[in-house]
Parts: sequence; structure tokens; C-alpha cells
Amino acid sequence: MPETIVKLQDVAIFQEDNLILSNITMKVEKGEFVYIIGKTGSGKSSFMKTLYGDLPLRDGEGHVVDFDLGKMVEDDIPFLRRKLGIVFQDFKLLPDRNVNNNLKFVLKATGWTDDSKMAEKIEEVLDKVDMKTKGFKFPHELSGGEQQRIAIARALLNDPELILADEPTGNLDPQTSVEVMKVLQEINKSGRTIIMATHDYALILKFPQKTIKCDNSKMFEVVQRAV
Ligand SMILES: Nc1ncnc2c1ncn2[C@@H]1O[C@H](COP(=O)(O)OP(=O)(O)OP(=O)(O)O)[C@@H](O)[C@H]1O
Repeated sequence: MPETIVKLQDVAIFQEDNLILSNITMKVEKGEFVYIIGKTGSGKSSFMKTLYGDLPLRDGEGHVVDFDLGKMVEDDIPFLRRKLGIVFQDFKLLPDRNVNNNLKFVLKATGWTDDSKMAEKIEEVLDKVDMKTKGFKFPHELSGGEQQRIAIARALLNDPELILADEPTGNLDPQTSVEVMKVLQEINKSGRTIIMATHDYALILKFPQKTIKCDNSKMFEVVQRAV
């Protein structure tokens, strides 16, 4: 039996009073890799924000991992986020501390206390993104692609059931984008579910996966060649 990670039924998404997307009905099963595409302003980020609880669900039914978005209150949001790994276009690393301490900060904030277990986990996630030797570097000492790998490592810290990546290659050159995509693909192959918003169509063609388009306030699956 497939395990459903995201289930939306007749969802409408608003920014303030503006309807951004409507009639969204979809399921994402465990292990899937799904692209969300669409032109600027079509609602990709609003969709992602709804999934990670940054935009409240006002209309329809939505389940993300084992959270009912419609019943969630403010205090539930951190618990939802612990089940998610979120990756942004602009990396969002803390500039005042090195990679190890960026990762340790997240572990501590999510309840980890044992120093040796934290060190072990940090080594494990850095290894997954091929950055094991860069733990003592500060963010400004890393390239954009390396910073994004660290951001992906950070997203893996709490073994998330779902990774939400909003334009993860938006600030990267084409070659570095491909390298970051390979990392995401490896992570997906190890069984993790990934939803990635992007407008990089070249990347989608290179790494074809299920693709859902936001257009004219609607979301629908597209076949690759019609992208
Ligand atoms: N915080 C906000 N308050 C009000 N309106 C917003 C807010 N954020 C986004 N919007 C509006 O919602 C619509 C969808 O924006 P969204 O950021 O979801 O699109 P997007 O597809 O992610 O675009 P991009 O590719 O440029 O990131 C746009 O019309 C935008 O102006």
C-alpha cells in the first residue's frame, strides 16, 4: 500500500484576500519526486508555504505527513516543520557561525542535547551532500552550490518525511544547478519524498519527474514534452 505524504482536496490558496490557486486536489505518495512549475507569480511559493504551514489553509482539506492543515493552530507549526526539510533559493544559513555550528543550532533547537550524537548526525548529513570536509568553513567561505548543499544537509537533520524545496537552484549557475539536482535525486532514491518548485525548465528536462503546473489559478499535471 502506498503511503500518502500529501493529500489535498478542493484546496484554495489565498494571499490576503486574493485567490491565488483554487480547486487543488492531489496526492503525493511516499518516495515521489514532484516538480511544481509555473511562471513568476503563478503561486508556486504560495503552494509550498501552505504545505509548511506558513499560509493557513482557509478552504478545502489538506494533510501533510500526519498533520491536518485545517485543524492546525500556531503552536502545531514547529511540530509540522520537524517532519519536513525545507530548502530555499537563498540558502538561509546563519552567517556568523561555521557549517557545523549552523547544523548544531538546528539540532539543539529541535531538542537534541547529546554532543556526540549531534556530531555523528552532522557528519552523516554532510556526508550525504558530499561536504564532509567543509564543517569548519563559514558560509561566506563557500560557493553558492556548496551553501545550497549545506542547506540540503540541514534539511536532512531530523530525517524528514518530506522535503520541500522552493527554487533551490534559483541562485545557481546551470552546472552547479545540475550538481545540486544530483544530490536531491540521490536523496530521493534513498526513499525520501521531494516536492520542488522551480521555473528552470532545462533542469526538468534533464531530470524528468512528475510535473504539476500552476497556471491561471489552477494546478494540473503536465507531461514532460508539453512543459
Ligand atoms: N505576502 C504576500 N502578500 C500578498 N500577496 C502576495 C504575497 N506573496 C505573494 N503574493 C502574491 O501572490 C501571487 C503568487 O505569488 P507566489 O510567490 O506564490 O508566486 P511564484 O509562482 O512562487 O512566483 P516566483 O516564481 O516569482 O517566486 C503573486 O501575485 C504575488 O504578488
